Amino acid sequence: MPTTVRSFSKINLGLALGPARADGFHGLTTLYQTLETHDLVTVEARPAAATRITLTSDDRRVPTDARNTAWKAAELTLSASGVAADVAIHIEKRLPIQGGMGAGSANAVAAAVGLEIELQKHGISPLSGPKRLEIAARIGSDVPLFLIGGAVLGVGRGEEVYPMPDFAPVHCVVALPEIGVSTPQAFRDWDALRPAGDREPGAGKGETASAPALTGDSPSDRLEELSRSLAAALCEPHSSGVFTLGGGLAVKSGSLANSFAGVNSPLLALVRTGIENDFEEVVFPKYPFLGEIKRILAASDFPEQAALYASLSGSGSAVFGLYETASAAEAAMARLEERGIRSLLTNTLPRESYWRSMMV
Ligand SMILES: C[C@@](CO)(OP(=O)(O)O)[C@H](O)COP(=O)(O)OP(=O)(O)OC[C@H]1O[C@@H](n2ccc(N)nc2=O)[C@H](O)[C@@H]1O
Ligand SMILES: Nc1ncnc2c1ncn2[C@@H]1O[C@H](COP(=O)(O)OP(=O)(O)O)[C@@H](O)[C@H]1O
Repeated sequence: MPTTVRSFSKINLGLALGPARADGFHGLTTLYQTLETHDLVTVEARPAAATRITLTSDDRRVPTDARNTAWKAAELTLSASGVAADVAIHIEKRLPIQGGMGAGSANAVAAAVGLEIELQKHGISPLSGPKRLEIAARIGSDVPLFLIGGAVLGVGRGEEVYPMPDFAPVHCVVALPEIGVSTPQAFRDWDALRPAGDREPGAGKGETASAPALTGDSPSDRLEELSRSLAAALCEPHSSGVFTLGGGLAVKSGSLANSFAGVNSPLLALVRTGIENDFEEVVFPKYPFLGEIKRILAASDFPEQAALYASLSGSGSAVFGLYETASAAEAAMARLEERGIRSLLTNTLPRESYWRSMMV
C-alpha cells in the first residue's frame, strides 16, 4: 500500500523584507499560517541496489524530474538515511502553481514524510528533526515551515522557523487570479526601489556597498518593526497561550485596521499593529488587478461582512481574506465571482490539526 500525504498550503500573514544579502537572498521576517487546502502526494518506496526516482503528476506544468521539490526531498532524505531505494512519487495538484501559497515547498515536505513512512516499513529508522529541517532549508526558503505547521515565525531568509501560539481557525478566501508572479523577479523589483546602500556588504553584482541610507525606513528597520508587532501581539493576555479569536466581535466598519478596536484577540491585535506584506509595494503597481482583488476581499457594503484582514500572500499572485463567519467568506467569494475571479474557500489550519490530518 503506498502512502498518501496531504500537502497543505500557507499564506503569509505579514512579511517584512530586509536588505539583499551577499548570498543573493534577502533577510525577511514573516508570519506563515498553514491552510487546510492541499495537494495530495503519494509515495511508494522499497530499498534497492541503486536509487531510482520516478515522479508523475496530473498537472502538466509540474516538473517531473530533479527540478521538482518533491524529487529533491526524496534524494536528500535517501542520502541522509544512507539508503538506496526505488521511489515512485505522484502529485495530485489542487493548489495553484506560482501562487504564493508555498505549494511546491509543501510537496517537498509531504514527499519526505511519505518516504520516511515507506522506509520504516522496511525497518529503516526515521531522520532526526534537526536533520529534516536542514534538508528542508536546502530545498527552499519556504520549505521548513511545513515541518512545523500552524502559525510559524520565519526569519533569516524565511528558512529559520519557530512555532508560534496558534490562532483558532478562521475562514479564509483565497483569490486565484490567472497571473503567475515570479518570486526572484519580485525580490529584484523590491531591490530596484531601494538605494544600493540598503544592501548588505557584497550584495549586488559589481557594486560597492556604501553606507546605509540615512533617511527613510530602511529594510532592516522593517524587519524589526514586524518582529515588534508580533511580540506585542503575543504579549496580550491569553488564557492558555493559545490564540483564540474570541466571541462577540465589535461592530465593524469597512476600514480594516480600525475595525476591531477593543476586541481582545491576538489575531486582531496583530492586524491592528499594522502587519503588512512588503511585496504589495512592488507587486500591486505592476499588477494593479491584484490590488483591486485585495479591495474586493477587504470591504463589503455590509460592515459585518468585511474581512478581518486581507493581503497578498508571499510574492503572489494569491490574495487572501480572513473572515469571522462562513457567510462573510461566502459573500466575498460571490463578490469575486461577479468580476470573474476564481477563488477557493478554506480555513486556517492550527498545528495540532495540521499533523493530525496529514495522513490520508
Ligand atoms: C516569497 C516567499 C515568502 O514566503 O514565498 P512565495 O511567494 O514564493 O510563496 C518565500 O520567501 C519564497 O521562498 P521559496 O519559494 O522557497 O524561495 P527559494 O527557492 O528559497 O528562492 C527562490 C529565489 O527567490 C529569491 N529569494 C528567496 C527567499 C529570500 N529570503 N530571498 C530571496 O531573495 C532568490 O532570488 C532565490 O533564488
Ligand atoms: N512540486 C512542485 N509543484 C509545483 N511546482 C513545482 C514543484 N517543484 C518545482 N516546481 C517549480 O516551482 C515553481 C513555483 O512553485 P510553487 O510552489 O507553485 O510557487 P509558490 O512558491 O509561489 O507557491 C513552479 O513554476 C514550478 O516550475
